[in-house]
Amino acid sequence: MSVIASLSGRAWVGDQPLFAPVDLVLDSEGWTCLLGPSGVGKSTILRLIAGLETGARFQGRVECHQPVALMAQDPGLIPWLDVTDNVTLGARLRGELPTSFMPKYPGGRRADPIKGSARRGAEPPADPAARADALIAAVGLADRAHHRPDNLSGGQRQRAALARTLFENHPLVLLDEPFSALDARTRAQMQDLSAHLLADRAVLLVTHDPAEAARLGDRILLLRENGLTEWPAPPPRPTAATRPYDAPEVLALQADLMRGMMA
Ligand SMILES: Nc1ncnc2c1ncn2[C@@H]1O[C@H](COP(=O)(O)OP(=O)(O)OP(=O)(O)O)[C@@H](O)[C@H]1O
Repeated sequence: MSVIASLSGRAWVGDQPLFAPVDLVLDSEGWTCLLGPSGVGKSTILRLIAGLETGARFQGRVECHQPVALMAQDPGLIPWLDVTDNVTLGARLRGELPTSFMPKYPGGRRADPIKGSARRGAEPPADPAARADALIAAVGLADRAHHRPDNLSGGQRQRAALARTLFENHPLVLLDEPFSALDARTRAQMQDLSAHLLADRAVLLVTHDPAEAARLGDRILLLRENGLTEWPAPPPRPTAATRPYDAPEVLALQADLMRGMMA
């Protein structure tokens, strides 16, 4: 397995240290969960890897040579576009789909179909429009496909943003609390769907939730003010699936992580 991205360095907000020196290396496959208390710099790390502005001063080195898909904490949906147009926004901007709301980009290229499928066992549709429809259905928004964001609940907006992120066919996917607005049942379903659809990608998932890390993490990292520590390797995860939420070893890992976060 090769390295897809790395970050090494420390950060300050104003004069205040944000995090002590961290060394983070991401492999080209698997889910890395970044757990930690609020305000410790998890989103900052994600934004640094994505090459975006942060409010922090960073001293160090970030390497990332692959296209990145980022789902930020704020779903960031375009308010005047419906769910389908939001999900396919990237494809429209690249000229892979016709658009009525902006000019076609002349240098656009066709997207590769995502590997995996919105429905287990089904072949992924190659056509971007059909692929978007399948993803919107998979996140449970088929009946909201033509609704604008202000007609959606917070959890529905988050699911639309998840579909938009899953629609992009990038090797590295950064997810910042992607399931935080969802009820427990929908959250588990979206975790399952994401594990399935992103099975062959590198994923860095920021979460506050030890149960989520225990279900999804191939590696689990704890970020605290004094730096980053790697949790002992969790039990193997089934291919393209989450660990069962009620398995004794998953519940034990969740409890261990909670103890680690409280320490
Ligand atoms: N744009 C900004 N300008 C100034 N300070 C910022 C900005 N964005 C974040 N910060 C500060 O940087 C610190 C780290 O923020 P960050 O969002 O990375 O933390 P986090 O661990 O992801 O928190 P949470 O779990 O609450 O989302 C916080 O103290 C925050 O107030």
